[in-house]
Amino acid sequence: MSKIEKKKEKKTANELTSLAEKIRAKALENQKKRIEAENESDSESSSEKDSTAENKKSSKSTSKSKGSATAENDNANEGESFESFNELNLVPELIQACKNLNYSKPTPIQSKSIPPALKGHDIIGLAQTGSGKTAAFAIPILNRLWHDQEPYYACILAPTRELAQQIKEAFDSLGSLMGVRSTCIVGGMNMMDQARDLMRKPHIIIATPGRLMDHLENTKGFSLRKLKFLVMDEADRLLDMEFGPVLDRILKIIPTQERTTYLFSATMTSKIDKLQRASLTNPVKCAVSNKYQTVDTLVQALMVVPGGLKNTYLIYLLNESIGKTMIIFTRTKANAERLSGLCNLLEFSATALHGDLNQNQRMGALDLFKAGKRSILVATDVAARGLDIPSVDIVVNYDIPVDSKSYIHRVGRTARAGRSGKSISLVSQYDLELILRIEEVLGRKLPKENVDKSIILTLRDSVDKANGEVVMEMNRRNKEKIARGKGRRGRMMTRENMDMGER
Ligand SMILES: Nc1ncnc2c1ncn2[C@@H]1O[C@H](COP(=O)(O)OP(=O)(O)OP(=O)(O)O)[C@@H](O)[C@H]1O
Repeated sequence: MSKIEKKKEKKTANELTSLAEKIRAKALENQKKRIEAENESDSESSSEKDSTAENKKSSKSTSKSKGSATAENDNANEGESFESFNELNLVPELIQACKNLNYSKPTPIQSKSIPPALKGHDIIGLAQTGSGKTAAFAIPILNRLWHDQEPYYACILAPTRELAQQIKEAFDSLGSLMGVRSTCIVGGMNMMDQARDLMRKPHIIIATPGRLMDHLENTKGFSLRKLKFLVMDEADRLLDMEFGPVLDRILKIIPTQERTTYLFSATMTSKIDKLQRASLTNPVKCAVSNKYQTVDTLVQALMVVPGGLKNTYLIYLLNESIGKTMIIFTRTKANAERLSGLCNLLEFSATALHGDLNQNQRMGALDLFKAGKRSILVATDVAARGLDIPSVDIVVNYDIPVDSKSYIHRVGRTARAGRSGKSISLVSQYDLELILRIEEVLGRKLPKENVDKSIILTLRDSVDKANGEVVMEMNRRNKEKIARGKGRRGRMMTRENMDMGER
């Protein structure tokens, strides 16, 4: 290398270092401002919380008498936790179903929340990803259902269609010896078929909010006036802005009196106004983790990626992880589609899951991955919450999530139910602020993964070339679609298929 070239390279390296320092300093400054702002709003909301909780206590005690535990009373059920499903007065069919599922003892959230739930309390359940929250709310509902078998007994709301389907499967297996009828009501599926299922008077309805509202408004003979249980799984997501309006409409037409409500999630909002939306009555808060906790069996790391090399780093990572099962998260549907194409072109078997696919394609992709016919699932946040696929070894954040909660849920797709797992986040210079924010909520720095740069450099050209081919192919297909006039219709169909706020 000539002296001039060397000098030039040194200058560029220096420029990059000082640029990185500037970016980091800016990120730290922004972070400081944000923490100050958050502290201010926290103290505001906690005083709001105190007064609102007080109001609520007095108004609810006149409308309903269900015990004296409140959301403030975090450990109301302390001392009541149990060690074995046999200790509870559960119906034998349910105990047997737990045995059949190899649930030898309750998980901590089950141990903490099932006793107060069996006593009839509303519950706010907070526990890490993969810790058995589904059974924590399903067991008390099924136990009660055994004693008064009525149609439209419980409704479970979930933010995504795939999660709703998975919850249905959990109810079906836990209720397998009890003759429980359940149905899944989600967007993207035939309304008439669903209306027919609803007319069969199922006990348990598992639904995404938008499609449930459609049926409440349009399906003759279907109402939730006698509903006994309402569950919001991934409650903080359901209570956020996107789902808020449709949820309010649903809540307006289902009973508050005599209804038990459970909110469960691995991350929870502490904003009282949001929780009030769910109109809980003196809920018992069962928390076995803090608001943003990941599990100990999860190893989390970062891979610092220089500009323009993200695809190459990803392929390097796939090369290093051959034989492992992986979910790669992207921020956009186009990125999910492109990366899935890139992986396949380079002979890593992948499939994509995102909201631009129709429901059959989405189910097909998930089935391929679950059955081990594809070792990589490239997904948007549609797959971030709730999905329970025990075989996932590694979660990769190709794009860093903008929301720290989303990070917690994404990495929670691995290391479930006591298993080990790993997450790797690809961090470019533009992601520094996001990653600082995530480290802040996790309460620790994430270690950097060692990489062999010489291998990465040898991969670069072929990865870039393959990526160019995939992009060209995607463009060609898009043009073809538009030429055939399917683009507009396709987009309209996708919109029709989507429920409000649903991913
Ligand atoms: N008592 C138990 N013993 C053993 N395994 C259990 C028990 N309860 C649940 N599981 C299993 O643990 C896994 C994770 O459970 P689940 O999907 O309910 O987690 P989760 O807490 O809802 O996670 P997420 O926050 O990601 O939605 C499931 O495969 C489930 O069958």
